Amino acid sequence: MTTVLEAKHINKYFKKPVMFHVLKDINFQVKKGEFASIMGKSGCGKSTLLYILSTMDTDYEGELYLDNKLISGSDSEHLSYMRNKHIGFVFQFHYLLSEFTILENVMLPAKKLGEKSYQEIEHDAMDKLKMLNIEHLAKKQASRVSGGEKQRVAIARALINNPSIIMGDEPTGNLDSHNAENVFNIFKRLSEEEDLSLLIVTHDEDFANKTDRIIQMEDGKILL
Ligand SMILES: Nc1ncnc2c1ncn2[C@@H]1O[C@H](COP(=O)(O)OP(=O)(O)OP(=O)(O)O)[C@@H](O)[C@H]1O
Repeated sequence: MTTVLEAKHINKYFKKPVMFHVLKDINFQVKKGEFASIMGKSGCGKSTLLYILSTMDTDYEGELYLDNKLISGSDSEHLSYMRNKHIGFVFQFHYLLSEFTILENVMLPAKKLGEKSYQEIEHDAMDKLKMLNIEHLAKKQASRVSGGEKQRVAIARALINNPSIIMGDEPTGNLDSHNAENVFNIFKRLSEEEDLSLLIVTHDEDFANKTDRIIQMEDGKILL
């Protein structure tokens, strides 16, 4: 099975206010099409780890591979390109631009990548909205759709560049149980039908129990 993401001997220290060894020799892989969740008590290092895996934090020791390419140690321009092209993000808060339409919001990461024409990007964005059954929202202003719909738009935006992996930091944290289940079902479908990998930090045990694998963290370590 192809490996999409691999962390090797990741160690992270916060140096202030006092030296703190926050991540302790983290090793794991995410395979193509795998739907994995990360769980652990508050403060165990989940968000710190996700920041590193998503290439937003570069101040750590160890090696990180994305699609079998070593990306730790790359310059910020290359990391920004790799992040935009290969990783989709879904956060607890949707971070949509409220003055823009839903369609414009979904198009943004592809415009930033700059590899396709406006028409192609618009077409791709409509495809993603259709995939998530929200194409009727395309022309609506982002401020005028519901919380559950906003999170589905955020997923469409995360998919626009056809990433290898979706990373989520509590993507259902702000949703009621119905909308949380909706998001879970979308992720499950993406993993099963599109062979997309997903790595989702969650406090929701019901959500995690339904994923292919739970990566349990404790005190900066992964429990085996
Ligand atoms: N910039 C920082 N400087 C120093 N310590 C930090 C910094 N950011 C986080 N920490 C500490 O590192 C530890 C891990 O934090 P992290 O946010 O990764 O935990 P978490 O598992 O995601 O928690 P939660 O479930 O509450 O979001 C915590 O003890 C936190 O206080």
